[in-house]
Amino acid sequence: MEFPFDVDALLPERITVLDQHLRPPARRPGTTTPARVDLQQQIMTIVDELGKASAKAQHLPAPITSASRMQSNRHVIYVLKDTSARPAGKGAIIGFLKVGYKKLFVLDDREAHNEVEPLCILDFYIHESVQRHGHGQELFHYMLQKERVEPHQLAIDRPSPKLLKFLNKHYNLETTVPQVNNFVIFEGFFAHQHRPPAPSLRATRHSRAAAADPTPAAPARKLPPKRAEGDIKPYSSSDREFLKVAVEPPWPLNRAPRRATPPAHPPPRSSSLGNSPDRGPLRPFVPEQELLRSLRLCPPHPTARLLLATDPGGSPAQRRRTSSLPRSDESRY
Ligand SMILES: CC(=O)SCCNC(=O)CCNC(=O)[C@H](O)C(C)(C)COP(=O)(O)OP(=O)(O)OC[C@H]1O[C@@H](n2cnc3c(N)ncnc32)[C@H](O)[C@@H]1OP(=O)(O)O
Repeated sequence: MEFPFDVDALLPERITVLDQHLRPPARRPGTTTPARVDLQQQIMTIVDELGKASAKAQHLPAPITSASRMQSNRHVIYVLKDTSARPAGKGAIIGFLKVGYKKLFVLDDREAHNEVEPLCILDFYIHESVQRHGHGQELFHYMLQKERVEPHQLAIDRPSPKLLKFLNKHYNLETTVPQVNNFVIFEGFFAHQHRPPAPSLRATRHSRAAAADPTPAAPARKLPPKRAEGDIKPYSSSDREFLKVAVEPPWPLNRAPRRATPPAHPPPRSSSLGNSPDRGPLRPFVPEQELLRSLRLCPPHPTARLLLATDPGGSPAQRRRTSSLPRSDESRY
């Protein structure tokens, strides 16, 4: 991906690590230094454009990576530059990998809930023209070293089929532990104690270039105490959840139309994957709070008033029925 400014001078190293501050890395000695604010604007442009390209590649309705989302989350983005483009001019960007720690409730192989905070793969993109050239692996490998995690310790936010193949090929990750949320974890996830965030995610003060960053040892982070089964909601917030809200028409238009016939290409489902890697069009969705708010704001229809007046017991009973729905079903509508 090319930009109208000098990417090569902006990102001196082949891989640049950016945190929520999106600070431009130190420039090579001898290069002219434009105003800091201009450099940051350039960094933001790169992140925005990479996010858009990734969304397009994944057929998402909106980018899940952008400068503004980076600034409001403690995520880290690894940006890979094309060093071969250097002599030609302004350089180019090959792709990026976005990771972040998230608190998740995950099921183990005995279907017990566990509260964990693994490093999650949130977004990953290599430019179409250079996919299957080993760049994805280069970036992924660099990230694993930097964050000091093993591949089986990761949770993946709705992996695409390409990413599943990638993980299988390069890291032998194949058998998943079924989940009821959007994250995919692999066999071996529970085999080792999770290690803490590496400094690239903990010390998020500075964007750092690849070469000049020896990674010091990190202290262990305690996992939260295991909760009683009843306290745990069997879902966890995916970074992609906001996409469902973004495409949401107002109630009651948000009800999914009933299909007379099954879809020609049903989303891939396998017993080992649960429903996580479904990357088809996102279903219309109203978060519970959103729905309650709109119901509160909405004056009752005259017929509803009449029904309420004549059937005082109906409403609470209905409420009870609704709230006893399993969470996963509730969130579909
Ligand atoms: C949580 C998430 O981020 S999910 C979203 C993941 N991103 C995408 O799906 C966007 C589109 N895809 C891409 O950007 C890239 O293909 C990536 C990031 C998945 C992988 O990067 P690449 O540079 O292509 O990977 P790399 O060259 O290191 O490894 C190649 C392997 O990845 C897998 N792979 C990559 N592209 C494809 C493809 N089109 N079809 C099938 N498998 C593929 C294969 O296992 C491939 O090995 P093979 O060529 O021997 O079959």
